Amino acid sequence: MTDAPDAPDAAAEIDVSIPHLDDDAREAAQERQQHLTKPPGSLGRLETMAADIAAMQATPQPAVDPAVVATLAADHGVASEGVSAYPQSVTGAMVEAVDAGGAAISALAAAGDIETLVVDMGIAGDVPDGVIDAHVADGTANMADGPAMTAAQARESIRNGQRVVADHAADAGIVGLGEMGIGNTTASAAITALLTDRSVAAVTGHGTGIDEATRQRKIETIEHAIAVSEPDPDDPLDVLRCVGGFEIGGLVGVTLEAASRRVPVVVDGFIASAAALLAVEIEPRVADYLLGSHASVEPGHAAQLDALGIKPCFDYGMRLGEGTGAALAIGIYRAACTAHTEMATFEEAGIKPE
Ligand SMILES: Cc1cc2ncn([C@H]3O[C@H](COP(=O)(O)O)[C@@H](O)[C@H]3O)c2cc1C
Ligand SMILES: O=C(O)c1cccnc1
Repeated sequence: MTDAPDAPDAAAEIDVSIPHLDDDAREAAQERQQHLTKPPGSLGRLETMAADIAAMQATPQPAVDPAVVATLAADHGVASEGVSAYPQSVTGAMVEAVDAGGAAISALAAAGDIETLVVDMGIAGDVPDGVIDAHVADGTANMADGPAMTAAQARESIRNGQRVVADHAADAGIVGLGEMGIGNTTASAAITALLTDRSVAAVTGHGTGIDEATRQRKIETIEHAIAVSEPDPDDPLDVLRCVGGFEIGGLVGVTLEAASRRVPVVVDGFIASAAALLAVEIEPRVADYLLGSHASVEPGHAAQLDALGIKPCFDYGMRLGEGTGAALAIGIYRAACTAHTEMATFEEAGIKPE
């Protein structure tokens, strides 16, 4: 296959095969739940979560451990348009903080007994030794001037993300999507507008905390970028090429590879959800392996979750990223699986329910 730099041929070019959900495992899990020492259905969504994960993992005994959150980082050329409250240099600095164990995701993952992977997908600058190298380039080009990356880089970012799972999370019970990249809510809003058919204004929020005038400039920047590169909304690789980011492409790859291995994927906030939208465009069956985490403050998140067909587990007013919502949600999914597998049945407890 040739690598035509400006005409990506979408889904067919990414090598992925997603297994069907295992309906027998789901039914076995649901049957077990009828016998556990509680009124049927009384654990509410925890019961559905356990049965869903059973179908994904093809076992009536679902389990999330070892649990992993992968935080993929990259720089964005569009940061030079002043669309974030922080300078581009914060991406690399925060990666050092994650590597040193001092970031929010480090603390929440430690609290939740979750392994973290920190991945360089395209940081402009020095990267600490402990960071996994999946570097595509030193940040994307400024999407306001033309495509953010080449078609070859779009594919490379996805493949590198697939490799992160194959090489570092092959035995994971669950994977959470995390990211770091100043300017990446701009890329994500552009992707979301294109893939959910919403206006740019409707899905563009305050990101790291920009004021309303800056948000207006962010909207204009995205509209201009879309007008300049004219991404084909029906071609996810073209959308990634024109307005995406290397960590977003990497998260597409993580999602595809995890789903292909029957590993449930916990989608985090606005950026992770933009990546999930692209992954589902590439291979719709991937949607079967997605699990919700929190409801982000970003206004476009609800439209993303709607398009993905997943529900948030909680709404704590979070708007950070890094995989922080996914880390908290993994605790809930773990609890759902543990209740499912560890609770006694009425028979075992010697209780006669009738
Ligand atoms: C210190 C700091 C830590 C972060 N951790 C995640 N983000 C989040 O904010 C950025 C996206 O917002 P925007 O598009 O407005 O730049 C991403 O790095 C995202 O992961 C952070 C941002 C900052 C400043
Ligand atoms: O929803 C998110 O994940 C988010 C929102 C703002 C900034 N960074 C991430």
